[in-house]
Amino acid sequence: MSVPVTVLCGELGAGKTTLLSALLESTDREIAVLVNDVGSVNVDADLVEARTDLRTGEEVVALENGCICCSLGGELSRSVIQLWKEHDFEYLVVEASGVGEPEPIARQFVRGPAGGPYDLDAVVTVVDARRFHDRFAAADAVDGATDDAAVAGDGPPVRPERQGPDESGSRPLGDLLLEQVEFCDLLVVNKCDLVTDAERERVVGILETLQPRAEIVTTEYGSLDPDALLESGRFDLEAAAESAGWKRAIEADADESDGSDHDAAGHEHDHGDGSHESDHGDDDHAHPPERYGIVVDTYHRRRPFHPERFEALLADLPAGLVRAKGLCWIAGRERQAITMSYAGTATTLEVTGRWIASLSEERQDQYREAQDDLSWDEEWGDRETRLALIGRDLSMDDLQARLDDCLLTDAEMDADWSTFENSAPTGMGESVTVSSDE
Ligand SMILES: Nc1nc2c(ncn2[C@@H]2O[C@H](COP(=O)(O)OP(=O)(O)OP(=O)(O)O)[C@@H](O)[C@H]2O)c(=O)[nH]1
Repeated sequence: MSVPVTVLCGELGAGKTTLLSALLESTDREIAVLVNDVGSVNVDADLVEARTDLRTGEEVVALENGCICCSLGGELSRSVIQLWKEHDFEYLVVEASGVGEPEPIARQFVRGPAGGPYDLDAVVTVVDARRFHDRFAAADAVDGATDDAAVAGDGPPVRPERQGPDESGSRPLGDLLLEQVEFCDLLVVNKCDLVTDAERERVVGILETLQPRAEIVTTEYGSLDPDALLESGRFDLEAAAESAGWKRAIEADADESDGSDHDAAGHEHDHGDGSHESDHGDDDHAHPPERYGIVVDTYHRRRPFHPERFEALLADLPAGLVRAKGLCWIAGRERQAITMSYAGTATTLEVTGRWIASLSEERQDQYREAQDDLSWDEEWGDRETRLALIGRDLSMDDLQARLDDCLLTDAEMDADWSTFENSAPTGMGESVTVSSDE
């Protein structure tokens, strides 16, 4: 019988080890732990060991050589398979490094060699309530406004600070943190002793929007009923991969517009009151919990951004924006489909594919036949910008208008786009980060 596994993620210092120690103390079950710490000193393994009867080298295994996701194919699978062969235990918990992406780890247990002896039960992300609030929910903290009188607070323009491309491939921490939130089954909001009730509720509200599928629990010092963490049977790879709030918003928008209702500039929405008005009628999770002033919107245009104006906007995004993600079309990058990802303080632009319209006619036909719902413009093909925007106490109208100001004007549409100053990435996988952090 395969051994159930829980993967524990969360940013550095969120409280993963504390949660794990509390779990080991509160259950009689034989749990093996795989700890991955950043750097060579496995403080976490020592700590877990000190709190339990398990000994490092036996049931507590420490991956010493860096990050789990960097050594996925090899060390992680080898370690867990060896563990399974040599020891008798009922359950495995993998504490992932604070800088790891959960999806590749989860895939190892579903599709990789570790999928044989193991059965992935849940991916749990621990969130530091205090830090999450300050980073994503405290747009109002700037001017000391009270909980309910939040102000979006457009700060002074900040010069773009580019951080990439980065040889190590590392991305802004906020981006990784939100990926951990967006790909999980259970969100543990820890350190609730460090936030007020109103702040905690706000954090939960934003998390619900970012990740509508996950269950959310709030804790102090990781104190949680072991049953909430073990054998919940929650994990579903496909559902987890599709569950992010931004993905749902984009899909709902694509279903709604279905390529038919935009003009040349693609203005297909009326955002009269700044909210996303939709008549989907189902339990479409793109809709935010209204009580926290959270708004979810989409931005869809079939006209490219001017690279310099777009970059200037990225360096000066409104404080109330929590998350933005999706594909964008930047003039001068006619082949590159560029994914924009904003998480709290910085935006990464990464080439994640090619526009089908930049391929040979023959290949275009093949792709179009295979994807009959692909929205296609006679002149520009599939090139378009389609972003999900998630914010709090934010005027989506203003943001949409500012994005529109970045689109090429009619005169610029006729200009030579290669003459524009352009720092957008060019090669597949290459990325550029623009910081709006002071
Ligand atoms: N105030 C407060 N502190 C906490 C809480 N949970 C954990 N801590 C403290 O936060 C610090 C970090 O906790 P860890 O459990 O080591 O965090 P971690 O996520 O394992 O950290 P990394 O291994 O660095 O990724 C420790 O000093 C804990 O004692 C909590 O609920 N409230």
